[in-house]
Amino acid sequence: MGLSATGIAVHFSGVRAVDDVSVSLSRGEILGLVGPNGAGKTTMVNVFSGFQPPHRGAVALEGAAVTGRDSAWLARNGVVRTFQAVRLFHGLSVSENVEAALTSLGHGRAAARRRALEMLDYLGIAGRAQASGGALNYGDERRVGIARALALQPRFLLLDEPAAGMNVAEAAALSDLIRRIRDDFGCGVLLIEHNMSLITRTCERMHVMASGRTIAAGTPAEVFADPGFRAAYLGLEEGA
Ligand SMILES: Nc1ncnc2c1ncn2[C@@H]1O[C@H](COP(=O)(O)OP(=O)(O)OP(=O)(O)O)[C@@H](O)[C@H]1O
Repeated sequence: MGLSATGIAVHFSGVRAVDDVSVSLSRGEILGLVGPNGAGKTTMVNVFSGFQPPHRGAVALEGAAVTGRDSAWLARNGVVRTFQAVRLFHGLSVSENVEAALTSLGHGRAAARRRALEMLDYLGIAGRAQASGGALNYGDERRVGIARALALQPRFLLLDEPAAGMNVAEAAALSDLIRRIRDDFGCGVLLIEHNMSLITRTCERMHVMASGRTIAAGTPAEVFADPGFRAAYLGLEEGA
């Protein structure tokens, strides 16, 4: 059950972005999706969230086949993702930016406004609700991206490098926030992240990719002990 992808392959004119990868995410767990640049992490999130149909393989949501469903359908059914670049509409207020995520999926304006303010309050940025989407600092902009996703009441929340560009203190606060979101919303969280200390601080399980393939998966302790991971990802010889 949960959200699962089995035997996924995606290629772009000869580049095997993802090659036979299987990943699953349960409600209530935080899974770190890790790997060097170009490993295929964002492509997997695109597949899970309906932004990229897989060329091979299957995606299932709570046991039902959802392969090829589009992003709006998946978002309405609880699979919600954030983007590496938050991309707020600068001509709209912060609150309107969150509301737009809801109204675009068919929610009414009044309910969308209420929900947007609740989420901004949850993330501690209600005071910025009427600010222009273009007037936020980097950290607040990231929080609005998460508010926009949470407003959709995810059962599975896919976060694409939410800590990119953050300093150590901001990243630690984000780690606490992600765990609080998991506890309060009961959702499964998939976290793409390069920073290993943030991964081990935040996640119960890791899935490591390189060059489109899985090279290790398990608890952080299991992965760090895995010879394949150590050789391929850390560049360490076995026994080092
Ligand atoms: N739309 C696309 N068209 C062509 N090639 C693509 C496309 N999207 C991804 N790729 C290629 O597929 C491979 C995997 O990319 P992907 O963005 O999934 O990796 P990633 O692990 O998320 O990397 P990063 O950490 O840099 O974001 C890369 O070689 C990338 O250049």
